[in-house]
This record gives sequence, structure tokens and C-alpha cells, in this order.
Amino acid sequence: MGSVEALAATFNRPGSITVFAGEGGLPAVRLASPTSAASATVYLHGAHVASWTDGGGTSLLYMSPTAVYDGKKALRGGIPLCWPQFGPGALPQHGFARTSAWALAATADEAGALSATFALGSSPGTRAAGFAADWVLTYTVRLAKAGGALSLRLAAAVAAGSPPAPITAALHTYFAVPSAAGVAVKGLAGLTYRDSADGGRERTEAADAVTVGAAEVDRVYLDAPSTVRLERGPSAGAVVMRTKNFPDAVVWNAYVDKTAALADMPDEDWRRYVCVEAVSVKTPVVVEGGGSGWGR
Ligand SMILES: O=P(O)(O)OC[C@H]1O[C@@H](O)[C@H](O)[C@@H](O)[C@@H]1O
Repeated sequence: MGSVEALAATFNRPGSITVFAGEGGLPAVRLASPTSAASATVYLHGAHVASWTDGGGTSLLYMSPTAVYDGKKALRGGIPLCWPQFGPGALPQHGFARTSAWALAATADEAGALSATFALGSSPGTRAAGFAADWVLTYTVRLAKAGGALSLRLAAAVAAGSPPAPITAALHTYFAVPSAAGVAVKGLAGLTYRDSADGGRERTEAADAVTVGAAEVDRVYLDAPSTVRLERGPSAGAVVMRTKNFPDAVVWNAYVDKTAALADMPDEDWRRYVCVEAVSVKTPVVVEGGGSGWGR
């Protein structure tokens, strides 16, 4: 990773894309539409999207005011990128992509969109952590200049001759909401979900809309539709999440007790977000040596 100044010299696009030293001095890229209020900020630490504002000026991501920017811990809020493992398992919780120093590989100011592409490769550290494959990840964050639609595309290439890479993953989005108790997540009715707040017990979603804010909600919806709609609350509008190759979906809000146990989120802030996550969990994707896979 180069210095912020060196990265800025290569990757800044006058009037729209700026590399800067963010919180804790960590390098970050800001995409800012010249024609609307749309913007996004992405830290190289974790390739972590830390802010996203739509074309009308609505800030759509929750970022914890007590997030730790030490270049080691995952940032609390925004969009952590969980790869190659979702949740607990043989590797560190939610994998190592979200705690790795990514390279900034490219930026582009195109007619309708701004983008930044990040890259991360396997290392002795990732092999020592127990993930044997040799791989390169590419992650492109694209912001539409007019409406501010955000698109996230993740691709993994596994080197020829490498052991296969078994992958579970998540785009773990913390959506900012006026009040957790006012949200409705639609598109999940009738699905089987694993209730992580109840030991992983499988249940069927009986409600038309999933709600949070009355108890801990931590659910993995299996084989979810490619479109899930988050209604952010009365008069707060909606966000539509469209996915490809992330076949499952998570809805998570930590509520009171779990939030109190999080050192990097204020106790009251469970009221301010709901995570609606594009995930690939039920069936790990196995990318063979010489192969590649992608999702968005
Ligand atoms: O605290 P972490 O590692 O960022 O994880 C936060 C949450 O992430 C969610 O995706 C999981 O479903 C929860 O079980 C977990 O608590």
C-alpha cells in the first residue's frame, strides 16, 4: 500500500474521486457525484464502505461513532465484507477480508458512475490462518452519479494448481434507520430461516414483513429472492437490495443486551440500524484452482 499522497497522485479524479487520510489516518477513497448529492467513502482497510449518501442527500448507512480505526479491528457499521467465511468457524469470525489492508487498484469517472476497485491476495498469513488456497479478490464499488445507486461486485480468482477455495461470504450492510422499531424488511415471507438468536433452530418466516427492535433478531434466510426491500420507516423511504450469486440473506439487529456487549457501539445505537445482508452461507461456493467466482 502506498502513502495517501502517492495513492492520491495516481487515483484522484478531479472533481469526483479523492483519496484521503480518514479516521485514524487510514487511507480512504471518496466518490462524490458532481451532479447530485450522491457520495460514498471506502476505507482500504477491509475495502470497507463507511458512508453512502443517495442523490437526494439521504445518508443510508449506519456507522458507529465508537468504531475503532486502528487498522486491525473490523470497522463497526457501514458495509463489512465478510470473506471467505461468514460467521464463526475455522477462520476468524466473518473471515479475514474485513480486517485486511487492501490495495487500491483503479478508479474511474465514467459518464454515469464513479467507481473504485480494490484488490487483496492470499499471503503467508492467510495460509497460516488455515485457508490453504492461493487467490486474488477484486472488489468494485460503483456509485451512480444521478440517483446514487450503489453497486458492489466481488470476484475471486483462484490460482492454477491451488487447493480449492471453499467460500461463504457476506456484504454485511448496516442500514441507517430513524428507528429500528419502525422498519419492515419485505421479500422473505414463507422462507426457511436459521434463527441464530436461538441456537440456529430452523423456522419458517410467517410474517409478511420482518421487523426488529423488540428483541434480538439474527436470522439467516435460506434461498432468499434476489430482491429484498427495506422500508426504513414512516416517511423515510425504502432501499431495494438486488443480489446475484449471494443466494441467502441475513437480518440482524443486536437489541439491548448484545449491544451492551459490543465495545465499539454505543448502548443505545441498536435503535439506529438494521443489518440486511447479502450472504452466501447455506452451500459454500467451492472455487477450484484455475477458476473464478463472483457475486454482487
Ligand atoms: O460482531 P461481528 O463479528 O461484526 O458480527 C456481528 C453480527 O454479524 C451478523 O451477520 C451475524 O448474523 C451476527 O450473529 C453477528 O453478531
